[in-house]
Amino acid sequence: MLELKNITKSFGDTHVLNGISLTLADGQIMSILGPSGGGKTTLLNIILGITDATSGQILYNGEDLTQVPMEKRGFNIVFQDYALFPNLTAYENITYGLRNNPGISSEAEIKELISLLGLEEHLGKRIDELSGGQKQRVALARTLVMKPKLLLLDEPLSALDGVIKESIKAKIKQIVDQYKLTTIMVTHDPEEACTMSDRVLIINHGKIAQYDTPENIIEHPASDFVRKFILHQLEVKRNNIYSLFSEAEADSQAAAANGAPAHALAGQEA
Ligand SMILES: Nc1ncnc2c1ncn2[C@@H]1O[C@H](COP(=O)(O)OP(=O)(O)OP(=O)(O)O)[C@@H](O)[C@H]1O
Repeated sequence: MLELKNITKSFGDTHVLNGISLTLADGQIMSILGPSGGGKTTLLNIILGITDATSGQILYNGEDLTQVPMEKRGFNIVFQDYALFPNLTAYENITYGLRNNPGISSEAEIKELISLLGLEEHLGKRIDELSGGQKQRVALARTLVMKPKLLLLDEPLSALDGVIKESIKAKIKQIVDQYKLTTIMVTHDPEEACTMSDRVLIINHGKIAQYDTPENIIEHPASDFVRKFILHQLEVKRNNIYSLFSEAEADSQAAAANGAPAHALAGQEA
């Protein structure tokens, strides 16, 4: 279990985080959501260990990690820009961390992960020969072969769209389930946060606006801010989709009334 106790962070006179306390059970996914500049990345960096908290404690399974350096925490991050080595192949990137730590993952485990992420045919390619989604999967594989106790993801899906985004979302969920990985993800997208996570942490001006299950946040928003920030965005999305589908439905009803095959007007394949 990860436990944050009253974490605060100031950069000089700027108070970025204020009294962040929460627990996250093993194998769960938590998303951190909130307006720009609210402190999401700062909190992720404090958990990872690249930024020190001004005060407060970080515990993992009861052990106080607050003063433990990043490399000894056993946590690992996939950065937003993937931070892959451009002069190495996909495979060399994936296994890079194992050069100094052989044995963390066996050959069979590396193969399984590569297959789970559908990377077999890309292993020999250089990074600049890969698409955004393929780079993302390489970055994920490179982090996962190190078997982190805690997986941190900084906006893992922000550079992706459409089908690729949905497929990587599904892969992340599958891997988290399979490896029982405790995962923390920063995102700007309430839909992503609510559909992928067991818990959603909403931070506003450095304070917890709500920390709860997606269902509770949607059904019982803790404040007007949460209602406006989360529910409003989700409702706009839902209404857009409903109106798109009802327009398509109206088109096909009109087509049917005129005797034309519905799919001809709706632009669908038979
Ligand atoms: N190293 C730093 N020195 C000074 N101020 C910083 C530093 N890092 C972050 N900040 C400030 O802390 C605040 C929170 O930044 P942070 O990156 O954590 O926000 P965020 O919620 O992740 O924002 P975004 O959604 O835009 O990525 C911002 O006002 C930022 O300017």
